[in-house]
Amino acid sequence: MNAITQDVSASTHPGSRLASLNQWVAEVAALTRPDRVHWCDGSDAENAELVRQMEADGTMVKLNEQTHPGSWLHRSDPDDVARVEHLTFVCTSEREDAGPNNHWMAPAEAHAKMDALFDGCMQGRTLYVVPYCMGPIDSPLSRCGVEITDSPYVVANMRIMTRMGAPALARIEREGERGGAFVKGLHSIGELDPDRRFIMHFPEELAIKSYGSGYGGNALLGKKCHALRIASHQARSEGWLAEHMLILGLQDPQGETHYIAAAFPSACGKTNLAMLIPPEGYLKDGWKISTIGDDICWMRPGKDGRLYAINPEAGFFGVAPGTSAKSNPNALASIRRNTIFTNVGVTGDNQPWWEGLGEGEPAIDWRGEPYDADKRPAAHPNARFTVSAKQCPSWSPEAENPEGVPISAIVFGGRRASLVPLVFEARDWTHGVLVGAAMGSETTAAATGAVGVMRRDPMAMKPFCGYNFADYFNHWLSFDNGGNKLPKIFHVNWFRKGDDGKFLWPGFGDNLRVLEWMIQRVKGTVGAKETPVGLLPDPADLDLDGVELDQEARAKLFGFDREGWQAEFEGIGEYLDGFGPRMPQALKDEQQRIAARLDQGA
Ligand SMILES: Nc1nc2c(ncn2[C@@H]2O[C@H](COP(=O)(O)OP(=O)(O)OP(=O)(O)O)[C@@H](O)[C@H]2O)c(=O)[nH]1
Ligand SMILES: O=C([O-])CC(=O)C(=O)O
Ligand SMILES: [Mn+2]
Repeated sequence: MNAITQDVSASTHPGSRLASLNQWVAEVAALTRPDRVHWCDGSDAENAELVRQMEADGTMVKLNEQTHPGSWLHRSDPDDVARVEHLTFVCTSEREDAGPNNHWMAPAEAHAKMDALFDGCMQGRTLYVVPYCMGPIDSPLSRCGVEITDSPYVVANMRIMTRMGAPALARIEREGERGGAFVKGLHSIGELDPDRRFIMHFPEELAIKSYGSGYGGNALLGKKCHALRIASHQARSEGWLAEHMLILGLQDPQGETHYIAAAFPSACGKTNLAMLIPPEGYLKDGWKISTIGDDICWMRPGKDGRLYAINPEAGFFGVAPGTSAKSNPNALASIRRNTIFTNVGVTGDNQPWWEGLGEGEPAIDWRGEPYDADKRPAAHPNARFTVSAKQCPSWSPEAENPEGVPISAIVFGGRRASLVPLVFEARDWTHGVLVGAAMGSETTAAATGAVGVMRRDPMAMKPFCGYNFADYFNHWLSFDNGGNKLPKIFHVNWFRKGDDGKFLWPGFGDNLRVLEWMIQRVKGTVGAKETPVGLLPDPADLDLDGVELDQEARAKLFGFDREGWQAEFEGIGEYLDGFGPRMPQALKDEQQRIAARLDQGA
């Protein structure tokens, strides 16, 4: 005990004004027994020192300074490359409150299990105290947390992904002195043993305990753990929404900006849509996209009844493979400097490389071995870049607006090779909530497990909702209270395939054509075709100038396949029933109304 007390008092920072924070750090230090405690201030000097240490011990490898100044490669443990949904738990006192959509463990049992893992786990290591703010530091919509971690890689990433350090600590102290709470996140990489790995959430205590992984959403606790699982739970009781959505601003040729929030599952196109560069003709006409966020959106009704959204993050943790000068030039421009790359390959002259980059040749793969196309791809399919949002050419100053931006349209979308058309519109809010609740998507490499399996992923929140989906849908429905001026809701599918297995829609920049149609619908300047599943565009109302679509593509992208939808709605009905009596009747009624219309041929 003595040695620990000394170690804590020998920390490089006097600690905090906030007794509750000091006490928690002391308790964690007593349990984990680190050699040193370091309170992060987020300064450049601190970061430089961390990076120096990581370079010395091989945690980070310097990349080509000429082509990629200030950039680093981190190779994670080969068994630690994605979120682990099967090891992620929501620990509410009542099992039903976590719902069938989450793995559940009783809080006392989970704490005991985790504390046994954390016991002495930081011996020989430094314990970093990382205060952070999710959202603009002066925004009433923002929320703060402190992550304790023994991973300098996590510290360096949190510094990019959040407002981390002294200003966040000052806000935590200010709020704490008035009785406000912050989210307590405890993280250790442990032994990186997949059999000793758990990501536990205690939403009722605003606490997270994560052990045994150093990767992305498992370890950067501000991101999925806090900003989605804990925040969604908190948002329910406080009357707002924490969503897995990008936020973009779409400026039309008249100079008006419309804000759109879109929920697509992991690795299904949020970052790409958020940074879209308009196709040639649109550019000439003066269309412009600005980026507010690429992954997470917190929104709440403003005084005027519209939904106002902030991006709680300050950086991008983006999928590298497939990112090219052609598919996403803004992302590529963003990651030319000051970027941390995780699990990419490198070229002979030490530049980062991944499949789909479209230039250069890989020499070394993500595991650090000579590249061999027969053995494995150069980059892991879930290889990522971490970069400050400020480096993105399309970054919007509105991302710093403490009031947030007003949302005109909410878009849901999944990866669906068949059935689902390019775009359709929900008739009203309740139908829109059903469209979100019924979302399906083929799984991707962002989580461990099989890829390409169709699963229900309501609102792209399957892995991230911190409470029972039935209660979540009810919470969504509650926004339609007569007073709010709610956005229109749409559904898109960029991933429809033809009989040859190829994508039918060009996607990327051309997705703007679909966004334009949405804005016209919001303004009421264009009609749509009524079907049981929603309002479909007349293809003539989309600007398809320069897009080559053959007969099959047109039929599948804009068509309505009654029989296919009948089967789909049967599946949706079964899915909703799986939640039992908590499922809101209004949603079941909506599902049944549509199913009946499909059967009647109406
Ligand atoms: N065919 C097609 N592929 C796309 C499109 N947009 C994105 N992709 C591909 O989908 C993959 C993931 O895209 P991202 O934009 O990184 O996905 P994300 O939703 O931000 O992913 P997370 O960061 O995991 O939440 C990349 O390989 C992209 O190249 C599109 O419009 N069409
Ligand atoms: O959380 C992560 O590791 C990355 C991410 O954005 C996602 O999977 O949706
Ligand atoms: Mn994501």
